[in-house]
Amino acid sequence: MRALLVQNLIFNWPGSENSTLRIPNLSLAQGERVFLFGPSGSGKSTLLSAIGGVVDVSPGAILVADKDVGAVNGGARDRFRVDHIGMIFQVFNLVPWLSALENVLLPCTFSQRRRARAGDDPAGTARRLLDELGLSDPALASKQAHELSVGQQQRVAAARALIGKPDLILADEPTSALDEAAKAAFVDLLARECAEAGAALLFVSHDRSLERHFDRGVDFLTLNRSAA
Ligand SMILES: Nc1ncnc2c1ncn2[C@@H]1O[C@H](COP(=O)(O)OP(=O)(O)OP(=O)(O)O)[C@@H](O)[C@H]1O
Repeated sequence: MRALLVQNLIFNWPGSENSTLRIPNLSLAQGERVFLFGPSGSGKSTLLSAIGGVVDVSPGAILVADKDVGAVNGGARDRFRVDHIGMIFQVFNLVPWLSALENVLLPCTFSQRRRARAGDDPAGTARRLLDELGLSDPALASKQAHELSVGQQQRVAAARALIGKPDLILADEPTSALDEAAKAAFVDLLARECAEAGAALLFVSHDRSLERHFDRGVDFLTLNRSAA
C-alpha cells in the first residue's frame, strides 16, 4: 500500500485565472515522513486541503491508502477522510467546549475504523498520546479546549490526528506559534508518534531547520508546475 499518490493534479480556485496547483507526481510510501517547504501563497495549504478531501478534485488525481479521494462523494468522503487521514492545521479546529480528552477521542466517535484501531480502551490510548505529547497532567486533559494555551492546543490536535492510527497525517504549519526549542521537540515527538502508529506524515513549514526530522524534503516550487 502507498499512503499517498498525487498524479496529474490540476486545481483552480473558482474565479482564479491560473491554476493554483499543477502537480505531475507526489508519492509517500507507508510510514514515510516528508517535509514540504515553499514560499507563502504558493499553494501548500491548498494541496493539503485537496488531499484531505476539503476541496473537490478530479477522480484519479489523489489516492490515499490506494483509494481514490476524487471518486468519493458527500458524506462518504467525510467518512473516508476520518477513517484514513489525521489533520493538524494552523487553526486547530478543536471543539472549544469539549475537554482536551474528548477532542482527542472525536475521530473514534466518527470512524469505526479509527475506534477499532485505538485499542480496547480508546480513552486510555488518548491519555497515553496526550501524556507522550507532553500533556501528562490529568487536570489539563479535562480542561475545555478554549482554556488551553496555543502550544497545548497544538499537542491536543496532534494527539487527535494520531489516535486510531490513520494511514496519513497532514500537518500545516502546526508549530507556527512555538519558540525554536519547543518547535524541534514537538516535531521530534510527532515524527516518533507517526512511526509508532505506522502513519505517513506530510508536514508543511517555512522553517527549514525542521527538515532534519524527516525522511526527505520536497521543494513546493519544484513539485508544483503551475508557474512553469
Ligand atoms: N478559499 C480560497 N478561495 C480562493 N483562493 C484561495 C483560497 N485559499 C487560498 N487561495 C489562494 O490560493 C493561493 C495559494 O494559497 P495557499 O494558502 O494554498 O498558499 P500557502 O503556500 O499555503 O501559503 P502560506 O505559506 O502563506 O500558508 C493564494 O493565491 C491564495 O490567495
